[in-house]
Amino acid sequence: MEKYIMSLDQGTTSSRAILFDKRGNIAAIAQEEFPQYYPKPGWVEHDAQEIWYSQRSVAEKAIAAAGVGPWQIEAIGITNQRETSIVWDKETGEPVYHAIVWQCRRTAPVIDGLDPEFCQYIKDTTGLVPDPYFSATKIQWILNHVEGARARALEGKLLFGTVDTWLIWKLTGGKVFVTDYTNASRTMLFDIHKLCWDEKILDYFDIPASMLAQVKPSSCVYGETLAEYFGAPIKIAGAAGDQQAALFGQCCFEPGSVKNTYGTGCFLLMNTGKTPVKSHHGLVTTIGASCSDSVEYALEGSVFVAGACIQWLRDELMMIESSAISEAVAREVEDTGGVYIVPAFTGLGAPYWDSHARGMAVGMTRGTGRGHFVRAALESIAYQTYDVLKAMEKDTGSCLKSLKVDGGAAANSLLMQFQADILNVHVQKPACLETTALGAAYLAGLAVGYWTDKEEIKANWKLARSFEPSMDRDKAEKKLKGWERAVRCALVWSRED
Ligand SMILES: Nc1ncnc2c1ncn2[C@@H]1O[C@H](COP(=O)(O)OP(=O)(O)O)[C@@H](O)[C@H]1O
Ligand SMILES: O=P(O)(O)OC[C@H](O)CO
Repeated sequence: MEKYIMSLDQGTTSSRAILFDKRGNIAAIAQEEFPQYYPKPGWVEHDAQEIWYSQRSVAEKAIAAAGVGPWQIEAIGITNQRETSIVWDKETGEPVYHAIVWQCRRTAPVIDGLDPEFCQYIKDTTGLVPDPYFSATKIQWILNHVEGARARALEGKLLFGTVDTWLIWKLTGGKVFVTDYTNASRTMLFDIHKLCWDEKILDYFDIPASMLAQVKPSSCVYGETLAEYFGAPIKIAGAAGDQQAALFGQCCFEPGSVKNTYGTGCFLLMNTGKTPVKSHHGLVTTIGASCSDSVEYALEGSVFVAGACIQWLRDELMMIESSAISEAVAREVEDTGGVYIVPAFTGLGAPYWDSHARGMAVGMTRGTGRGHFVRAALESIAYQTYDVLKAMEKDTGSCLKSLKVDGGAAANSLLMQFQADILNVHVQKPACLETTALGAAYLAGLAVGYWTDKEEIKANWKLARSFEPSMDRDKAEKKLKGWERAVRCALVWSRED
């Protein structure tokens, strides 16, 4: 009887469950979008219970779609949107506030007020650039603004978790309170060198250590699901932040290997092995997923808005009916006609780190139409990737020849071709674009012996299509100059407010 690994991929806009077989093929998949809440400009929230219900529901649907029994699922691997912060009551299991999402900018004033010496301490200890993006100031905000929360936290009655911790806690009926190294490294509270929560940072943000989960490797058995959920207990044996899971799922096991994931945001990660590489060009140092007890590190360029810009065209501007149609609409025109969109809807992440920057569209003329606008939105994704990739090359002294890609927007061939042209590298798209979920499956499967080692996993990676650079370099450079000017506009706009 064939056995499977089930991945629970809890993303920013949807929850997914996927059953993988030994060859890394998808046996069944279920996906549900869930509501996004924008209570004020720049604020983004989720309902943690809606996250849980949607995740549980897709897991049940995927198992049913595969027509398998729970005993055929050897283990569950969890991967999640990172940094998003949930605080809940230990006794009742009720969240005390909505989950504050990684994109949320509400704590920008706290970050603006940090003194430079402490900022340096945060960088040295956590590897991160102080920013509202990370969990620390989100937890502090909840404790400061929810009535009674600080007192209850001090009495040890509240727990904090990123989404992995929340889901594992729910799946085990409140028995297991853990996170993994990759997720811990995104909180801005974790010492990535000593591998422990940092007391000085906790004190500064006034966060009681009793709220924090035990930190474990990404590949190990954390516990079992309650039997009532899937008909029998299933081991939970892998957990990793979605970007680190994608790096693992792309088999970027060797130092120097790089992937870029095009989802809501865009995240370029390079495996740097046992060495944490410090960035001097606006990237962050983070912990990578590994299947041993000792950690590996990665260098990351985090772009906040990528596919989300295409969703914005769909949902807010109603310019396109679906994200997928963006490719056909962009192909209606030869180029953007000089239009640039800088989708700084939630500020700009790497390498600019400006929480106050806001979206900008420039270069429009009376002849600008839908095709130009959609094309400019797609191109903005490739330009943002160019910015972080150049920063990575400067930090590591490397010159990238090829780039492995994945994520929802990697399905867009116009975007992938433009990416190859702008970067002047080979863009390699694997057969399985669900690399994030696959990475979590690999981590769980390795922990329970479903796969024996990384070599076995590597054999599963298959190239679907390679995009070769074909644009004249002068033309590409000219386009890049335009992008630089457009970004300058977005930055100046915020500074003059
Ligand atoms: N063909 C496409 N062209 C451009 N963008 C796309 C396409 N398909 C999906 N997207 C974008 O990709 C994102 C979804 O990708 P996904 O990897 O599921 O993201 P996440 O895990 O962040 O929820 C959405 O923002 C969507 O707009
Ligand atoms: O949900 P995604 O795939 O856009 O990923 C979000 C990132 O984890 C944020 O750091």
